[in-house]
Amino acid sequence: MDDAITQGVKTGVILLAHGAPTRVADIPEYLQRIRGGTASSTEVIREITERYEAIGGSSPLLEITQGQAEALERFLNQGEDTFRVYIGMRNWYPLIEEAVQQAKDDGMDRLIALCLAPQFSKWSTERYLNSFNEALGKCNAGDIPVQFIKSWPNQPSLIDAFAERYRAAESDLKAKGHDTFHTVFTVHSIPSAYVEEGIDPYVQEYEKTLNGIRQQVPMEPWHQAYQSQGMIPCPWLEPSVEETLDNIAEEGGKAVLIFPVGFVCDHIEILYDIDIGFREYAEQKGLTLFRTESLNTSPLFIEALAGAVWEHLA
Ligand SMILES: C=CC1=C(C)c2cc3[nH]c(cc4nc(cc5[nH]c(cc1n2)c(C)c5CCC(=O)O)C(CCC(=O)O)=C4C)c(C)c3C=C
Ligand SMILES: [Fe+2]
Ligand SMILES: [Fe+2]
Repeated sequence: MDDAITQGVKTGVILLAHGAPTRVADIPEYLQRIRGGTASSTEVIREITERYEAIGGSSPLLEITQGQAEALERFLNQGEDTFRVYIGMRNWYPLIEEAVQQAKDDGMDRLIALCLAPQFSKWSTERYLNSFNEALGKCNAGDIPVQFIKSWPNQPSLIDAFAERYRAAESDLKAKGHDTFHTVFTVHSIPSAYVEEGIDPYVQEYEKTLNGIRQQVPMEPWHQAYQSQGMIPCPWLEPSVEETLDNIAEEGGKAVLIFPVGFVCDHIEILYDIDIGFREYAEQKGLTLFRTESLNTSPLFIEALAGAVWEHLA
């Protein structure tokens, strides 16, 4: 890192994450936070509780995000003490305002906030930005210079990190006798209205990630899908993963590699939606389903986070 950028300046990096409950008892309050204060129905609470129970009763999201923050702080500092990395969750603890307050108490000279979803969307990044701005106000931290990293879908080390995960999965499939397989890229689906109105660039952001990976690791055949359509009754971005699996089965495909590129760590949408839900669905269609390992604390991914921070400071 260029000394002129960091010298004597204490930089607080705040990783903004979704947040997930660590106990099923917290699910009603967690869902209420996601829905901006509106309580969910008993059926929705039961459905989500069953999914958490199926993955062992809690999400590993907090623990993994803490590991990412610790690794990033070590990587950025390289033995110095210039950067502190905090985590702030939008929907669960530690909340974004707790992270901002801690950074203020630690005397950070500037803050840089990075949303742990590489592709910008009004349904994710913009909500994190609003929560971050509210937190600055609540903590009277408005006089600290801040930068917000809105989008980093093709940060070079992020693409390297995903490509590394793909190559590992490809070797595994080939070792298991699957010389040909269908790769299905996924990101979280969102209600399609803002995309159709041209005010949410999420699809283009997704394509930046996907095209960056395909330039590094040629693959055929591949598919672009949207997973985990939510419970709001409205049109969601498609094709869904289920529809994509139907088409692959009809074409006579045998093995499928799900490649989730919108999430950077294991959590319910990976461990339940893919590993349990889509795997069962695929089996019913006569397909064998695999998935790439999540980035979690991959060293290349930590470099990507550091790269995004440096690019914005430089
Ligand atoms: C770009 C879009 C989204 C990302 C990335 C995302 C990540 C993410 N979501 C959860 C857990 C839940 N999300 C839920 C609802 C929900 N999520 C999105 C979009 C993204 N989520 C939308 C549009 C919605 C519906 C609208 C809303 O209710 O606000 C829910 C509630 C249950 C449900 O509707 O499915 C949960 C739980 C995690 C853990 C996560 C990334 C780590
Ligand atoms: Fe979500
Ligand atoms: Fe979801």
